[in-house]
Amino acid sequence: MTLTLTPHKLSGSVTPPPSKSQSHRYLIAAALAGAGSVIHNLADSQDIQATRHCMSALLDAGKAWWPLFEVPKDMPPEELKACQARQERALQATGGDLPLLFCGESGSTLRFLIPVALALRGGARFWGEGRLMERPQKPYFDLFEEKGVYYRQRENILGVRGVLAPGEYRLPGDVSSQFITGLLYALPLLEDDSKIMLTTDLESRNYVDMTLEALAAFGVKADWLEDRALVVPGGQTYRPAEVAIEADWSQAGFWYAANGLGNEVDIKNMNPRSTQGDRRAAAYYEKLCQSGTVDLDVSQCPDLVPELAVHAALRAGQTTHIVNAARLRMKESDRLAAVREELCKLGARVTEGPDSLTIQGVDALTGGRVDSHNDHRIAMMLAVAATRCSGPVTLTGAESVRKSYPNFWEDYTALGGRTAREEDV
Ligand SMILES: O=C(O)C1=C[C@@H](OP(=O)(O)O)[C@@H](O)[C@H](O)C1
Ligand SMILES: C=C(OP(=O)(O)O)C(=O)O
Repeated sequence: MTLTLTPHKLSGSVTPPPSKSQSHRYLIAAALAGAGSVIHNLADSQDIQATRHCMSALLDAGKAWWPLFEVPKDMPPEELKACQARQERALQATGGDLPLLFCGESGSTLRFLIPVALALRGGARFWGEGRLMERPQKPYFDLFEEKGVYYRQRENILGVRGVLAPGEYRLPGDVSSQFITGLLYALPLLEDDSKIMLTTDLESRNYVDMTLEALAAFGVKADWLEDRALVVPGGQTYRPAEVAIEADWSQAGFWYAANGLGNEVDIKNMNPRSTQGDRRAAAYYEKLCQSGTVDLDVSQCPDLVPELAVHAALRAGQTTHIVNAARLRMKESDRLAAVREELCKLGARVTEGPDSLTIQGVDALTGGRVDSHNDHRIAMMLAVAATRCSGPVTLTGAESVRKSYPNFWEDYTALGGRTAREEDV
């Protein structure tokens, strides 16, 4: 979908959608607990739908899902046939008898459920779209080599098969915290105790703490032993619980950024004491509202980068360094490159380092044609930028917001944002 955004000030109030990270976590725990849980305010984004689908396919083999091959409309028939044959071969080669789980583009779904599928069903095949299957899985693959778990990736399908045995799991903490979360869900189901040992410092630590909080809510124990070690007692059962999901701090960050650009958005229903690491959005916003050079360490809150960058882009005459951001290259897009490329198209001054961005604030942005890189957070960043551009912004790939904030465009227009589909212009 292509939208033309006509610059206009935003004002009014908004409640950001339910937290994506909490929704994944409570949904998985509730499914593992069997009937009887109540989850208030569950998100309904594409990523959460993927986790819902995967859990029901894992727990109820009768609900098998078969993929629809999405192909360009104008693909010649021979090419279409060859493409379908390749997918069929990949489906067989990755374990024809294993449950097939559709993860869409959700890294959380895939990485949380790989160990869960091993523990529950001795394995599964995971179907990914977009960039998902190019995102790193090495920490799992290294563990699987060591522990004799079989894995194979063909095309966009990853098959894993084997026994997840209790014991010591050693993995790096600086690739993605999602591997640790996945193990934390599965290891309590094994007959004996396990330990997770981190071989590097942990980035995105709050996400692991959110996992521990979710496990505790469903009666499952796991805890830090020391800075780089977690203990996970075996032989546990998930118990039904009633939980409520908070508003999402990562998404609230876009509205904070909008305010930094002179809009007047009243952001409602945020929990300032949340375990969501992205509650840093409020403190980082304060820092960016002061003058002088600002350094922002995003090792614990990678998802905030696009919104911090757009706010920084308009700190006229001031410099902002966004540092410790290497893992941003492994998200739905290479987010460091995408932020630089798209903001620069609108007249921002952004340079890229291997794990950082340096932004020299300007006093105005121009309009222009920009692209989301099929990345929800880049689309939302550009929508915020458009409120302060001197001319219209035409955004391709605007539908990518469905991954985490399906009502984003409704909220944006309710606040006074002006959008028109390109064909309507
Ligand atoms: O556990 C989670 O819910 C998430 C962890 C983070 O990933 P990394 O640990 O890979 O940084 C974050 O970027 C992602 O959007 C959600
Ligand atoms: C990277 C993200 O999510 P995931 O890793 O779950 O795909 C995100 O929401 O920005």
